[in-house]
Order: sequence, then structure tokens, then C-alpha cells
Amino acid sequence: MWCSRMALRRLQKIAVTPLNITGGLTSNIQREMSTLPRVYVTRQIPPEGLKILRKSGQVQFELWDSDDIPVPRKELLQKVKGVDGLLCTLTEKIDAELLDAAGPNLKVLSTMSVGFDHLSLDELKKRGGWGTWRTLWLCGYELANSTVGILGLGRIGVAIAERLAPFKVRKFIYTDVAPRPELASAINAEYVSFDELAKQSDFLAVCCALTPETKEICNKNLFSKMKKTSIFINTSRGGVVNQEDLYEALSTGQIAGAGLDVTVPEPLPTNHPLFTLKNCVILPHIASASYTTRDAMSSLAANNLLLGLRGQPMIKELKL
Ligand SMILES: O=C(O)[C@H](O)CO
Repeated sequence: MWCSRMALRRLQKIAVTPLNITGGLTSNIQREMSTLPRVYVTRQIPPEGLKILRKSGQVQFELWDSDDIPVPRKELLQKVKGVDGLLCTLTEKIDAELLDAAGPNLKVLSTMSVGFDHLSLDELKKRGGWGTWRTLWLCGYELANSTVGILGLGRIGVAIAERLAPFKVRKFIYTDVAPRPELASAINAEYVSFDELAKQSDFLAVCCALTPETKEICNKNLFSKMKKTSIFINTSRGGVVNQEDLYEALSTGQIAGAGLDVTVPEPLPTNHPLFTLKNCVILPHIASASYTTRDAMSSLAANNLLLGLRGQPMIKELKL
């Protein structure tokens, strides 16, 4: 197999291969299928390749279901519209017209041939790099004038609010089992009900501990009350979120986006549906990953151990 890779703006990879490939589509979850990258296969390629695509669960694909007659150009130009990947053979001319027809979603081109004379390399290269600056490219929502909601107000929630305040947040709101005026006054946060938190928050940060009471507390009930423009942030524990409901909310546009530092399980398998979403950013549980913080955590744990052994009260002791 001979592969070449190029870092392109949209067309990110090109593979040239003398191996056989064929296409199809398999998934038992219709909902997931619709968000999987779309691939067009230009020929009824031999079964091994199709099997690989089917089994991968990574793509949904359509193919020109014949090996005797190559796909007519007109049909090809239609079929490539909006695809994320194209698997072609040496009979398809991959030129400017075809790349334009495919449009900006196209990221990967794989040809079932060792030769690449049917690929217009100049046209492929032209689509490299970042491309032009666009007016709405990578735009997000501003913290300025926003309402930030905190689910579970403790030291972490307060620390988050203190860091966000300079970005000119208009209002902090929070909910918890009961009002926590001493903490709330430090950040001028208003106590609201769970439903109001969902309704009013432009950014909703989950900062509660995972307990039997908070398990999957962030579910379709919460997401359905949030604004379409809201961002959901979880830095607490993955278990406080029903991830299927979150996927649904994100993929249907019920909420605008999510930033997750924690998931169930950790690490989240790379083929998890949440990874297919453009509006979900997932980190590997690194919210506390600074040398200073980890040193402080380590010192606190060591000091607590020694205090406990001496029979003295521990700092931040968890009351059982
Ligand atoms: O529980 C903690 O201390 C954090 O999740 C680690 O970052």
C-alpha cells in the first residue's frame, strides 16, 4: 500500500493504494448514523474494503453499485456534494470541477490505485492550509453580558466565577440543595431553582460532586429547558451527565455546545458518538493540570494523612 498525506484546509488526507476496497453502510443506531461522516465510493469495489468500511462504524457511505460501468461524471458530481470522504478508482478524474462540487466538507480522498495521474495535485494543494479568513469562521458566544449558571456552588464554582467576572459577565446564578449565602456573596451570585438555572444560563457550569442524588442530574429534563444558544460545561464528574441525552441535545441543536473535562468512561473511547460532534469539545480530565495545583493537592493529601494519624482534625475532612 502506498499512502501520501497532505495537510489541507478541508481536504486533509490523500491515500493512494493498490488494494481493493468496496462500500456500504451499517449501524444499528439510526440517530448516530446521521452524524457519521459521509463517504462516496465511486465503484463496487471488492468486498474486503466494503467490509472494513461497514465494520468500522466510523462512516456512512453510498456507492456506485457496479464494477462494469464507471460512475457517469454527472452522477459523480451530484453524489459528491457535501461528502466528508471520497473513495475513488483510477477512472475518476479528481479535478477542480469535482472538488468544487464536493465542497468544503471533503477532508479525505482515497484512491484504489497506485497511480495518481487522475488526481489534479495542484487543485488538491490549492485547498491546503487555513484558506481564507471568513466572517463567521470559528465564531462562538461571548461571556460579556452573559448569565453564567453554576450547578453546585462550592469553592470550585466560586473560583470559576472569579475568573470569569473580568470578562464582564452580567450575572451569576446558582443552584444547590440550599442557598449558600456566604459563598454566593463573594461573587454576587443569585440563588435560583434548578429549572431557572437551566432557562437563564448562557453558560452552565457543573461544579457539583457526584453522589447518588446528582447522578445523571444533567439529562434531557435539563437540556430541554436550556436555550439553543447555551453552552454546557462539565468539569466535575462524567456521571452527573446522561451522555446519551447530551448527545441528543447537541446533535439536534437543542443547545449550542458543550465542553467536557470529564466523561464516562475515562478515557472516552475514540469511536464514542460525542467525538463525532463539531459542537462538543472533550478534554482528558485535565482541569486541575497545573504544577501549582497538583503540588497543592499532593501536599494537602499528605498533610491530611499525617493529621489523621496524629488524631487531629483533618483539613477539609469529609464527614461520613
Ligand atoms: O477530584 C479532583 O481532585 C479532580 O477531578 C482532579 O482534577
